[in-house]
Amino acid sequence: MSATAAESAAPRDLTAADGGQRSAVRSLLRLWPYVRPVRVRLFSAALVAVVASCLGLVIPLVLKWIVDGPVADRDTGGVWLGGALLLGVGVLEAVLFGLRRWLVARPLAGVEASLRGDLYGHMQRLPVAFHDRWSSGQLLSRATTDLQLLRLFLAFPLTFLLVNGTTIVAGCVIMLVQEWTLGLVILTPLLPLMVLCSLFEVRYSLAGRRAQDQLGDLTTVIEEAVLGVRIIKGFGRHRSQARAFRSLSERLLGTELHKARLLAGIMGVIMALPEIALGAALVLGTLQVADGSLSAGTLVAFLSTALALRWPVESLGYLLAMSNEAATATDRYFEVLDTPIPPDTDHPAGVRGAAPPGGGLEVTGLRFEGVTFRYPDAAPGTAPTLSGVDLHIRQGETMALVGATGSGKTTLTALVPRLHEVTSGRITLDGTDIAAMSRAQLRTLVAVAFEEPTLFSASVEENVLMGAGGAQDPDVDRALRVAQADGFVAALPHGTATQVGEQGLSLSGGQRQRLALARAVVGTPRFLVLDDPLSALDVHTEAAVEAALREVLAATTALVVAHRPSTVLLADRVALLSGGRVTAVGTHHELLRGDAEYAALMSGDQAPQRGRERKRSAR
Ligand SMILES: Nc1ncnc2c1ncn2[C@@H]1O[C@H](COP(=O)(O)OP(=O)(O)OP(=O)(O)O)[C@@H](O)[C@H]1O
Repeated sequence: MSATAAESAAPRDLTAADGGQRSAVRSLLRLWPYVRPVRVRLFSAALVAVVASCLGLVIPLVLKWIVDGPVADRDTGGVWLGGALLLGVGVLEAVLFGLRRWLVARPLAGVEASLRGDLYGHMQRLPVAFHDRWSSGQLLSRATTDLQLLRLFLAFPLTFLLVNGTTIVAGCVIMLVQEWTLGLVILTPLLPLMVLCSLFEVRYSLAGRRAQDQLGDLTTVIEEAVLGVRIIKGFGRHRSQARAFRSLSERLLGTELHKARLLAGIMGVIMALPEIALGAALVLGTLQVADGSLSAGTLVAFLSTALALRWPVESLGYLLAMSNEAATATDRYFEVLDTPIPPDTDHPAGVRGAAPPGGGLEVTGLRFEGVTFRYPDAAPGTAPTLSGVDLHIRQGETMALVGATGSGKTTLTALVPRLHEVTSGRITLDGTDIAAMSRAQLRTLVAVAFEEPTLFSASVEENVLMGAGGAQDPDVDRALRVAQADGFVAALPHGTATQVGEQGLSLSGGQRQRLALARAVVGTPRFLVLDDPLSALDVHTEAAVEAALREVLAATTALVVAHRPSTVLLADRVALLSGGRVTAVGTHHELLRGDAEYAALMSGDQAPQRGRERKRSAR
């Protein structure tokens, strides 16, 4: 499993490699369209925070006034007044910081929600080929951890880089005005600090990218372990699984420790250099007070200002680190969002949409014409999975598709609802090229049921109705009857309202397949594509489902992948897929008599099949 996660990491490793060259600011600027709607609140909050922070710098000035004025003059009333003034400034500062929080909390949650909404919508529209390449953990970590990092960035580092930057500049001006020689001493570490911070930024952003990608891999392993818990337990693989998890988690730990070391290094420098400069200024200032060239109040005010700048300066390391992580999260987010969505239709209807006139071709029904398909991620030099498939399923006919394991049956059926696009050739429905139809239009015409029936965390009824498409008044009860699912559904605690799927009641494989079948037939589609829909049923249920299916199939044009003679017998004709092409078409009995490969497949003897070898070599 770790290997799976590592392999699927391919799309983003490329970006990780040049992570050092990208500009964090340019990455973060891409968030502007999302921040734009809340910009007024965000800027107001920043302004309030700047005022609050600069108010803190008034405190040393009040102190100077108290020391040089009321304290020197032994004026008790003046000291009380100064104290009250300090309290007032402190309270105002606290109120303003509270106001800042109130201003940003709600809008930023909205920004995170719209970022997540766009990511989810885009992932849903991306083709199956994209999801084949990307591990789910990588997508999950982008939709969760990365987006939280972005919200945190907008709430704190973005504001406080501005606030603390302004405070530091204002503080430095105040110190220079009070005593410029001491001010220059305090500013000495500025240049080395800037150089060190920019070096830190480059190294930290590389480490940050690595850590976020490794977290995605770890998420994939955890997800696979949860989904595959039965297999892990059944085969006693928990130790090897735990080892795979530990190795990935140690890799992440190593990267996090590296990040912590980098941060500790820069924090050490950021804290130590200003402290040394402050110590030097203190000694110099005390000497100046001793020889009378500086008032005690000015020195107190100067040092209080320097101390007030301590937090703004020290926080810079954390703020830079958080901003870097946010820039990496933004890059990872947009890697998904920048993946283009293929156009809904390849070409307008009419250009290639209608079947060529004449030529003696019957236009109705489902027709494959010279269909060749190669998986985008297939190894270079390997033969295409399908090459030059020609097949015509007449209107109202049921065609069984038979072939050895790995011969491309599932691939061929996936081309009809355009889960993958044909590499060349075309598929027509009643004479219209499916590439000229919008996906919405295509999906109202074609319904599918796959070998692995996926149910969603929803009620039985909602799961079945997902197949209704644009059908008027879809009849759930009829669909359940056809799929022979009405009996067990009625026995569920809440009938069709029972929650099933991952967060609902667990159903048996056969029950799931029957619900998937009900989903395929509920919209009474014109074309039905079933990928071995009866594989998990016991003999008795299969016979009952077949009887009901026969009725449905009579009213539609259907392509049914079949492994067993009982399923094949549902069909009017059978097509044999071998070596990526349709090598024989005929009735079950014709092929049984005339085609040795077909006869071997139906007798369960698959040894001579070429397809199996092709599948192995492809892997
Ligand atoms: N996403 C993919 N990327 C690359 N190759 C793939 C992909 N999916 C399937 N293949 C390869 O395409 C070939 C055909 O697979 P397919 O699943 O269509 O066969 P099948 O006839 O349905 O097999 P089975 O009877 O076992 O279900 C196999 O060699 C398989 O390894």
